[in-house]
Amino acid sequence: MRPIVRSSSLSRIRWALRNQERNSSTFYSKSSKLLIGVNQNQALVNTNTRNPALYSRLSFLRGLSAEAVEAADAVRLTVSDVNRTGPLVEYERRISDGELMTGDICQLSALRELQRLHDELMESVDTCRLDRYNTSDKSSRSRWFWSRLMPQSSYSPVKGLYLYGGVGTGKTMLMDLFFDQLPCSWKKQRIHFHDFMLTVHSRLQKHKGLSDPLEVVAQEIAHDAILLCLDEFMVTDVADALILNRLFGHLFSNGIILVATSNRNPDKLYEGGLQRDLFLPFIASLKERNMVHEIGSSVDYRKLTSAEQGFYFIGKDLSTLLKQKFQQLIGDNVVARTQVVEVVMGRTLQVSLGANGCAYFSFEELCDRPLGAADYFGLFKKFHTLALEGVPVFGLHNRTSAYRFVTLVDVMYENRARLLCTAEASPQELLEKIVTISEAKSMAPRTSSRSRKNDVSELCVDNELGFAKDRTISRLTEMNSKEYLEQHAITQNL
Ligand SMILES: Nc1ncnc2c1ncn2[C@@H]1O[C@H](COP(=O)(O)OP(=O)(O)OP(=O)(O)O)[C@@H](O)[C@H]1O
Repeated sequence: MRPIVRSSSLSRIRWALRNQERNSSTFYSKSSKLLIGVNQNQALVNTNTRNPALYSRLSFLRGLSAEAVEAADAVRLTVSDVNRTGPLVEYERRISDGELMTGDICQLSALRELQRLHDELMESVDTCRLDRYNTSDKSSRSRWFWSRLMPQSSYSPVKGLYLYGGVGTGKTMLMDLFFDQLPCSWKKQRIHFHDFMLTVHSRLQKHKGLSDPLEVVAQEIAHDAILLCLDEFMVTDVADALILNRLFGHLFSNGIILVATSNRNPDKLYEGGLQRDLFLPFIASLKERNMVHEIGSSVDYRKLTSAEQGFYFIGKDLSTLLKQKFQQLIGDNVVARTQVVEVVMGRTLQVSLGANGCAYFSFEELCDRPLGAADYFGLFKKFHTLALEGVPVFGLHNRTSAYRFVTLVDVMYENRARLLCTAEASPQELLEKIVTISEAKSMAPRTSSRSRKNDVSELCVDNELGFAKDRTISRLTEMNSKEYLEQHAITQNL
């Protein structure tokens, strides 16, 4: 292979490769540093440059480890390597632009799964009926062939991905990155699982009286989105548990491809829930239609962002302080008033103090009454900031409020809303007494009989809450971080 033009960037290699296609004899130079040569649609890249950014870039493009790239004298790149698009390349770009930290190996292996799915989807746009505007003969012909091949249903030939693992490990960030890299013209939707189920229930209501309303709802969903990205898949509600199998049966048979993130291994979904035996077939079909990948990392990236405890006030009787902060936020001369927020299915929620996108609630008003995710979603469609007074320590006596608080934090985080609150203790201490069954078992023998009696009587042993605990603590921490709060210009008022 002959030497080629001096080049110091990957875009130069891309340019050289493309032009070489047109005129194979054009490029060569004796002073090459990065590019050793281009020949027959391949570029040979010099890796003796001691350039870590280059190693990282090449490792992404070729799917090699950075060490393997560093150890080699040169790496061969093809036109398709340098033209590669998708989550891997975008992730690497964000790292080199300083938007992301260099992720751990587990993030990378999850990304490879997402890249694989990206590439498969790109190749199967027509068969999967992904492009909203593609009504060409070619696509209708391939649809016709496809329907001849599979006359009973139109299951997608591409399997989805169920990505699960610990809190703050970057699952949502990775899924969003994947989602954003796919064309806007595709039938794709990215939605929080809570929000998705609320839409399903409200559509079911609309089609009440039909022989199989779930089938119609599934068709409606598939009409809008073939690729369905669901963030934070979790099942805590018996009403959801009982319809999921039939709902997803219809969704999958309408060609829907699922990408989901979750804290739970699919086998542990709805663990200990009422009538779980009726839920088990759903787990089987989830595993059949999706690749399951565990992001086996324990790095909580939320904890790596710099924390600033500016809006989380610990102590009792801090109501005056919180009201002052709230007044500062809405503006000194503004009077907060009662407002009514519309929730789904004709329901409303009363906000006793609200102004300029900020709402004030006591903990009892918001988490000690029969409210749920729908009410919270309605609230944060209208308000970007919540001042919440008096969050208590949770235990057996207020388990239901704990469930609502966990949901509230999830919905706030999903809506990037801001929280000012007064609480009895730090996020960690608030949820300390909530444990999973296995945590409770491992605690018992270590405690002395006297202290065990005290501790155990206060412990709230609840698997769903126990698993949600880490997520809530991690999110409350991030919601108080400088980075999170800086998203809100209004924060500067405080
Ligand atoms: N490599 C990274 N560099 C910088 N920030 C990151 C990186 N990975 C994740 N983060 C940030 O860490 C925070 C937590 O990430 P994310 O919400 O994606 O985690 P998660 O696994 O979905 O958490 P949970 O299970 O609680 O929903 C986000 O603010 C995200 O932008």
